[in-house]
Amino acid sequence: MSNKIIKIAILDMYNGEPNQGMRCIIDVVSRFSPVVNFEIFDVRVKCELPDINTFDIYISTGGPGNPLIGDGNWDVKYYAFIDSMHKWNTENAIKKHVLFICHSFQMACLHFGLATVTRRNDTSFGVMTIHKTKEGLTDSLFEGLADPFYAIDSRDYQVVQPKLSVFAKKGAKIISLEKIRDHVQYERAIMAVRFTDYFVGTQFHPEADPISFVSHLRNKQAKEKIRAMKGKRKFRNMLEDLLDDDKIYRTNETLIPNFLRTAINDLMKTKKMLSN
Ligand SMILES: NC(=O)CC[C@H](N)C(=O)O
Repeated sequence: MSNKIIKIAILDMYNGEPNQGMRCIIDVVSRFSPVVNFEIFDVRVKCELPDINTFDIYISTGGPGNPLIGDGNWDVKYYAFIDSMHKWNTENAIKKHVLFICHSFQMACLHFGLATVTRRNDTSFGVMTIHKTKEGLTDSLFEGLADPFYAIDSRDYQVVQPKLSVFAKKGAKIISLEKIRDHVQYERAIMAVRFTDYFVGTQFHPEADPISFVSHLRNKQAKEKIRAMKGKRKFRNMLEDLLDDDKIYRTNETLIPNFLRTAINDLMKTKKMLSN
């Protein structure tokens, strides 16, 4: 029976720093129990990575710092692991499904040579509107989400300047973009990429729930920093957005569940086919 359970590896990229991401990811994944179980790997502190033979689905988390810089150890092993999963998928019928979130998304874009990662002019933090591209409109990851939809963003870096020829060569697709900011002339950053049928990533945090956001704001310093950054009115609007059923709750209930459902269905179908 136990080998029928689908195994999820959560690649913790938080570098030992306190965060809301892990609890939220565990919460969403646990909704799929007992069909799935999960194990956590501390990539940056302990240089841990899962055994590729043991796990079917991988969720690689957000994390602090500059995505262009590792310590020459964990980052090298992490990139080698991504390569091994990619190779696996070209050689095996039962695929490895991977979701890259935020810091991991930036690293994956860099690794596949799809775009440039630069430091933003200012921190992006809060409830943001995310716009689907034409390709995003039909991507299973966003099924059930409006256009635009809402997500929590928390970052200093951005994925920009897509190399469209590399996208075309690899069959990768930009599936969502930042909102248009009329008053500034900055390029719209890439907010999600479908790397392959089995690898997908988001710049924003699809795991975030309103509780995690409010918990973060209980830290007085964090709250003051954000209020100063946004101004009182925008800050209040953001708190109101958190209570709206169609915004952060909707994304939390939809996006990772879509990813997991697609992956689980694919795994069950292929495993059944092979056992017949
Ligand atoms: N939340 C995150 O994963 C942030 C990613 C990255 N460290 C940045 O600041 O852009």
